[in-house]
Amino acid sequence: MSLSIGIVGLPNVGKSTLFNALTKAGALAANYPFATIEPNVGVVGVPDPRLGALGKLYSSARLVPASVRFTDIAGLVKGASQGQGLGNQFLGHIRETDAICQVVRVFNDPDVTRVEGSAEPEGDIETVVTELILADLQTLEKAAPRLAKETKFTKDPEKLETAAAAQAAVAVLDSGKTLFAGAAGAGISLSALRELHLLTAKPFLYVFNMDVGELSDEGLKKQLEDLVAPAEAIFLDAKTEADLAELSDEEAAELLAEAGLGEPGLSQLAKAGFRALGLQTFLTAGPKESRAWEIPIGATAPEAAGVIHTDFQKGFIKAEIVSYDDLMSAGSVTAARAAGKARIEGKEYIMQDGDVVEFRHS
Ligand SMILES: Nc1ncnc2c1ncn2[C@@H]1O[C@H](COP(=O)(O)OP(=O)(O)OP(=O)(O)O)[C@@H](O)[C@H]1O
Ligand SMILES: [Mg+2]
Repeated sequence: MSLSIGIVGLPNVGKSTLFNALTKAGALAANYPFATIEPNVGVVGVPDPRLGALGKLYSSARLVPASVRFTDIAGLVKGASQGQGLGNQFLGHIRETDAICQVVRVFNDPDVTRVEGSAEPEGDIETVVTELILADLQTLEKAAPRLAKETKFTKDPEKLETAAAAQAAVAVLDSGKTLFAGAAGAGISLSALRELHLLTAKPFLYVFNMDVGELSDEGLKKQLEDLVAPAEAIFLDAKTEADLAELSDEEAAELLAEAGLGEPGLSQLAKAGFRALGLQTFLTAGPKESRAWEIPIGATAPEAAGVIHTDFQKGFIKAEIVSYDDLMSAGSVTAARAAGKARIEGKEYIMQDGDVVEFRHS
């Protein structure tokens, strides 16, 4: 159940460059589960330095990171919902993703053609969002007769709520707002709309694809960040990311330092996706593998056990938990136990990011 993110944007803004960097990064790190399910879907490991350290401590044979699935689609243009450009026929590919990531061009290269009418990030963002809103309106229009039929003779509260939410959603979208931004204000519960797989109901992230030199322009970044807040903004140069993906870890670190960059943009993107969906990581470790697992923030210990195996949840007895930081400062589980840092937790325990866990189950 990896987190999935759909990539959207105008044509020629760097979506595929970013996507290729993502999938290559996954392919090159030998221990990362990498898969191309379809040519436009890539699964990449979420970089997590804690995993490598755990693997060393336990002499794990392999490392398995949490993963994020990215879907790349063809660019959207103004009027796509009316069939302009390639139309919005590819939006179907990202209907079932958990979040939407819009790539926005900031880089300047005059040799890369801009689509007509495109120049400023603000207008480009609006063009794409408008097409997504129109696509959702089409989906709702198509669903309306079915919802009306289903609710005519039913008292099923869920069906009735979905139908009512669908009607209210049309009003929000007609006002030019996404459901992500406007549903709460209109009293719509997004969970009632889940079965419709509406695009604008998903959490949004923005990737600003910049020239490498612009990445140190804090003023520009602040401006762009404000443009999309409260959605998260990630700043990267897709071309540099693609280069980084070709390099070994040491060489990549050198290139990052040379360019004055900290964390690779791809790591930031994976982390932002986790945050947008309210996910966090817990860890398991042993000689066979050290592994990062994703769970919703607020999940209990039995729920975390269920991510590994449903039987672990059903037969949950207790969990031995050491926080990653405590484990690392103690140097081993035995030492952590001796220092009183290993806790036995029961069914009520709320998992924390970075918990290193061993479950006991029947
Ligand atoms: N940060 C950058 N700086 C300079 N050039 C870039 C940058 N990112 C991407 N490009 C270039 O922009 C061009 C278009 O990139 P890409 O094919 O990834 O766009 P796209 O959004 O996938 O387009 P489409 O919608 O047509 O599929 C490529 O030539 C690519 O090398
Ligand atoms: Mg492309």
